[in-house]
Amino acid sequence: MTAPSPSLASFIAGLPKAELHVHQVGSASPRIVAQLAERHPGVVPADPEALAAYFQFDDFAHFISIYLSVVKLVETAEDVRLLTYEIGREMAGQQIRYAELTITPYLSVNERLPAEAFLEAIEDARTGVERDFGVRLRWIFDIPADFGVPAAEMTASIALDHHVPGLVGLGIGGSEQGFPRSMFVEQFDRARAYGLHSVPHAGETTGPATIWDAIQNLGAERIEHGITAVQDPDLMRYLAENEITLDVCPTSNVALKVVDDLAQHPLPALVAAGVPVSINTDDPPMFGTDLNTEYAVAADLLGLDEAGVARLARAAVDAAFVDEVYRTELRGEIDAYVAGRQGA
Ligand SMILES: O=c1[nH]cnc2c1ncn2[C@@H]1O[C@H](CO)[C@@H](O)[C@H]1O
Repeated sequence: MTAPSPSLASFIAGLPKAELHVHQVGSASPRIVAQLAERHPGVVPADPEALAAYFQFDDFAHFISIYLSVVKLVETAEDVRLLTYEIGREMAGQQIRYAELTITPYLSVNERLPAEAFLEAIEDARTGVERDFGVRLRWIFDIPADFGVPAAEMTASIALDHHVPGLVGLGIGGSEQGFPRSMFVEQFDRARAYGLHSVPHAGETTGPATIWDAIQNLGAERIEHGITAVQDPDLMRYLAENEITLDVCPTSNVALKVVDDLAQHPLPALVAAGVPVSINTDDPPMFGTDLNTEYAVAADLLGLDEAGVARLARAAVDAAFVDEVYRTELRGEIDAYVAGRQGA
């Protein structure tokens, strides 16, 4: 990619942003990993250079195995609290005002860390992050598809049988091949009846059929990734007409080799077809990126100036699962920033 001009880079750095597609454990920065690795030595390299090498992925399956090894660093309620609180600190540094963090309770909750203690830890972090960093966090609980229906049942029960402040949606992560979205229709039916939004991963590692599956069987309101929609003009038209946003993560797609290189990324074709998109990081330290970098990548791919980049930030706010009062407030922050820069 061509590096953004210094003035566009500084515009992006200061722009108030919302992030819609970012995973909790995948957000553990080298600093957080080092802290957790001190508590749980021998699982993941603590040294930043060794960690960067550890985060070089052969393919999607390799990525999932590394992801699951990092999950092992998050064992106690205090680990969960620390990780989540520190993610908020790093988001604040990127001028992220609002984030929907994807959390996989199935991977963390067990006999030693019961659901109640896990939920208490994320709630403690959530309130702390808002108080100390001014970042509003909301949760999407995702079903790790590879673990099948038992994982879906446990995820649904943690989400629906407890009062979970900040929980806005149910998702699906992990593999798509061999795990049709419709496998989880019962859990999504229950979650939607409860009032949760439907926001599964689809069309990252498989084709448009999985995206249709997510829409038709799970009532998907946004799609995580969804980039293979580019292969299906009818689907792109459907996404555009029904305002179903794709929460796209360009660098992730290259790091996991689902796209050959950034120049081949389908983002421009999706945007040209009128598909609504938001720009996100997925698992920022694992892919050596952050949200400002992803905005610069998108600006380069789409040929955007400051006004275009501000439109990307507004698109994320438009697609966020927030009430209209708060949406207006977030839009107002973006507008005020843009106006202030013009006046400068
Ligand atoms: O890009 C991604 N695609 C799918 N799953 C992902 C991605 N990034 C992180 N996870 C996470 O991988 C775990 C595996 O089941 C889940 O926790 C999911 O949230």
